[in-house]
Amino acid sequence: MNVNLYDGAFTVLCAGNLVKSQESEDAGTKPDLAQQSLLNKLIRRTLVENRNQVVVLQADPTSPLYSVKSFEELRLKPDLLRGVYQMGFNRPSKIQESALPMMLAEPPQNLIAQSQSGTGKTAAFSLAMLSHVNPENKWPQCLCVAPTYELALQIGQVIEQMGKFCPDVKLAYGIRGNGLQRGISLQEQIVVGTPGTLLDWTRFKIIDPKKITLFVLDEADVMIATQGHRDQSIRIQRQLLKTCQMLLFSATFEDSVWRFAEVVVPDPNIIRLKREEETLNTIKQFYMVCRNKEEKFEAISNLYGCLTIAQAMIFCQTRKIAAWLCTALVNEGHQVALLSGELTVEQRAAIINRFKSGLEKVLVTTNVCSRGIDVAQISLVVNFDLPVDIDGNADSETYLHRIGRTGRFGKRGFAVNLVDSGLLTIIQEIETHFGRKITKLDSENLGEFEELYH
Ligand SMILES: Nc1ncnc2c1ncn2[C@@H]1O[C@H](COP(=O)(O)OP(=O)(O)OP(=O)(O)O)[C@@H](O)[C@H]1O
Repeated sequence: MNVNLYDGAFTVLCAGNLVKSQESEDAGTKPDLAQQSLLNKLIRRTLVENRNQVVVLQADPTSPLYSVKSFEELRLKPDLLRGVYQMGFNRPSKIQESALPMMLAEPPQNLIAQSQSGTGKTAAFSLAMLSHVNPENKWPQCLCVAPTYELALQIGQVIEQMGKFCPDVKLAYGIRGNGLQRGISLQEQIVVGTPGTLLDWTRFKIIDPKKITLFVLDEADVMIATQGHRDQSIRIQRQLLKTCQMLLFSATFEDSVWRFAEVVVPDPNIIRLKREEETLNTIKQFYMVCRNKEEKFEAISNLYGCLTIAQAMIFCQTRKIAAWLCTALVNEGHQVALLSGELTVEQRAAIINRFKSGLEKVLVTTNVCSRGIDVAQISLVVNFDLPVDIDGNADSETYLHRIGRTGRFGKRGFAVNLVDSGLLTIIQEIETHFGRKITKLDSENLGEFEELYH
């Protein structure tokens, strides 16, 4: 596998790679989807478990439905199979079982696939592209569009790794700063890049769109959230031949994604793997009434022994409170990590990875920052502030996201809510919403909680 970044590309990449979130992390702020997605990729080393059934809707319901339980069944080129095994993949993931046979079918089939981040989509289409190319043909045959150049690079790395034993297959990055002269024709068979650059490259005939036989659009949900990307992607797609195979991937599937997908992928097969529901079934919930942040801090200090038995996450509503709490805990001699939106994506990934590997037991964070973080060993979540929406009502969905991280895979989990005395109605709202009791804790029965927790 050979990679061509062209002159100066890395300088540009590094300069733009660590872009700070300009967004405030206070209540009501929407997370930056591309950053979140990159963060997820940087902290993930294994597949995300999912016990839901894959749902397959075929374009032609009369054709037989194939699914594979092993990579051998796909009859891949031996060099490619070797690369797959070297990545430590023993068998296809749940979504790959159905998606791979469809992606590798003859005649080619179009596919729209949706499953949450970490279920093996990138690996699947990387394999499809590597399997698809004819290395003897020295021109681009597979075009893969991603929302940002950081995400394009992540995909490229998977292709490089998987194609390690395919020396004749070459990869080029179509990303900003990777400027090529008009009139130059690329020789690499696989091109991964962002919509703007790839559109320019097709227009300037650096890539001949009529010779593209496999088109992949990754992270459709992130793509349409970025101004201009939706239209650029469609303009690239329109230059391709009708016979070109089209694949589209997304982690979520709102109506807007679906409408976009239907434009980009004609006559599609559809594969969906529903996200595993977070539940409160195995989580014991408590609350403590506190008059101010100092009392909340005191409550955390009293509970500290419990926080560090396994691992704990403490959620604050704003960055400012998170930073204050972290400093106060450190001043008391505790070792805690702070995950804050002021950090670059890579710095955040480093903190999460340290936490995941157990180097820190307690992670203080805000909501925006921590979406999607999946740490199996968290057994206690503390809501330093209860999640509320802009109108000040209980935000039950966020509550579930936060505390649903504990008590996974049959383990027991605990949640402690620190409630401002004036906000007791929010606890009642949450109790009613989920139909689960939230037990009051005070200094008198803290011992009982500790016993239960141990
Ligand atoms: N068949 C497999 N066996 C074992 N590990 C796998 C398999 N397929 C993918 N993985 C690994 O699981 C992790 C998630 O895979 P991948 O990145 O392909 O998922 P994704 O759905 O594309 O998620 P994202 O959109 O966040 O990248 C990666 O570390 C990848 O190397």
